[in-house]
Amino acid sequence: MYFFLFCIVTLVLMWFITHLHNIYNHLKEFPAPPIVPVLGHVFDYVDPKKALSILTNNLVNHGGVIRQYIGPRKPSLATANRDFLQFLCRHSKYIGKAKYYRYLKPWLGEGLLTSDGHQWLSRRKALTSSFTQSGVLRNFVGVFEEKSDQLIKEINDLSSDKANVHLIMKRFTLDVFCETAMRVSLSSLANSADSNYAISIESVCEVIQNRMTSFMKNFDFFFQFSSDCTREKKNLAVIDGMLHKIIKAKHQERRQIGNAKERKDMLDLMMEVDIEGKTLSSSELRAHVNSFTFAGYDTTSSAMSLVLYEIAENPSIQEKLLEEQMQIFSGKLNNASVTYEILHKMAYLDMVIKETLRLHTIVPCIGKRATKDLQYEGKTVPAMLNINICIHAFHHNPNYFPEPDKFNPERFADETKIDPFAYIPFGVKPRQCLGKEFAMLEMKCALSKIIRNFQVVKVPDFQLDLRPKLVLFSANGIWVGFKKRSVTDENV
Ligand code: HEM
Repeated sequence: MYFFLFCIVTLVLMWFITHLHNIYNHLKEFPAPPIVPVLGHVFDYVDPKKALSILTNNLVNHGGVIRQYIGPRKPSLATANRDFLQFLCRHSKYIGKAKYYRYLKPWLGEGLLTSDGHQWLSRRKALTSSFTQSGVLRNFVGVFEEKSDQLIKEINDLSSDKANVHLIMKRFTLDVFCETAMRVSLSSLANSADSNYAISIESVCEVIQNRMTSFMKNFDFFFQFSSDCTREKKNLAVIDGMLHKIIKAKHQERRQIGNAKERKDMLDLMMEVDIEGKTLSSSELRAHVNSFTFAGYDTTSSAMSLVLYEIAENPSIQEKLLEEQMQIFSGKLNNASVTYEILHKMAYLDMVIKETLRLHTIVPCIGKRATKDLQYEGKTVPAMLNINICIHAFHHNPNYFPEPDKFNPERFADETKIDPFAYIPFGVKPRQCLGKEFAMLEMKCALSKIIRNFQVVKVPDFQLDLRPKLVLFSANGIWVGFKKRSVTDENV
């Protein structure tokens, strides 16, 4: 018995040592910035304000694919090289998610964002085809508009002439999401007080962020004894409880009226999905709704807030946006309603959003790993090694975007000049964001209304304090001022 155990432990150890040896050997084929013994590149990432620019410089100065050592953690590769990215996309069959996505699993289960292989592929195909059906997004525009009107009212009622718009936008995006995904009226905007659901989502996101940055909580063993683990469990119970009730009610509704509903929400569409002759189970539905919430809530709210910040900083760009709105709505600014077609006419707003997503890359890095050794330009990319695709560094690489720190929407005037392997705010194929079109329409609807109703102005002395987490955030909020446009604007 002991001999048998000894053999198993020895075999596991041998496998582990060979595996690490293989990784370290192959990694040497890639360049690396100067390495401090034992600590590796830890000092590059100590100051979160500088971490992204240091990583970007390292990548640009060393050819775009480098090895990284963060203390005793397993080493990884980082990239901001479009050829290498194209190579990874070509081999997508052998590319899975980086290991740290497991921090999301207690919440997102085997949803789209966290699953891999056949399970991911079959669900992605089914969900993509139901979300790209004509009319689905068109139907959501009504909700975007209704919630944008509430947003305008909230800004109108502000007691101060300036606001941390990120907080307002978070409530707006969550309201939009709950209404479009489940037809649940959270009304966190109107009530201003956050619901338990919203508070729980915020709290779970915080725990996930803490795990990303803490060495000890990185290990499941230590995490389970932490207060964060208790907090996560408590809040997941709230989220699950709410979704459970909604899904049960939906099942009942479908038993009564079948598929005959005119205005379908995301959950209706998910319930109609047919994967190899089966529908999604209740726990799968919860995993997908949670994945959509996580993927769409903080990202869209940060993006919209940063657009407002940039147009406050750049009044001439804001003027041009207003002109476009006046042209589209023939001078009738304040109360005109939008449609799916009208939102597609807002070409300059589209350019401003795209440039904001470049300059302030909302998802700064995504993580992949190869499931087998791959050959790239005579070097081996070892299996099971995390590969950090540093989207921020792609977007700030002067070889792809000259004067990368300048806010210049004109870069997007001719989309054919944009390299699809260098501009990747919504991730890379085949795992590109499923909510891209949804997010663009939602942002355009709200921003168009804000621009038509208010002049967005800079708050003196306010400077963004941007830090990379799963989603880019500003530690001191995102502050802008609002001045109501006079009624005469309608007659300009
Ligand atoms: C400005 C807003 C948004 C940005 C910048 C953004 C960005 C991204 C990025 C970079 C990824 C790839 C993640 C990875 O590979 O690890 C992704 C995936 C995803 N996003 Fe978004 N996203 C946004 C809004 C949304 C919205 C509104 C939704 C849902 C309604 C959504 C749903 C998803 C889903 C389901 C995935 C996983 C796709 C898959 O793995 O098959 N996103 N997003």
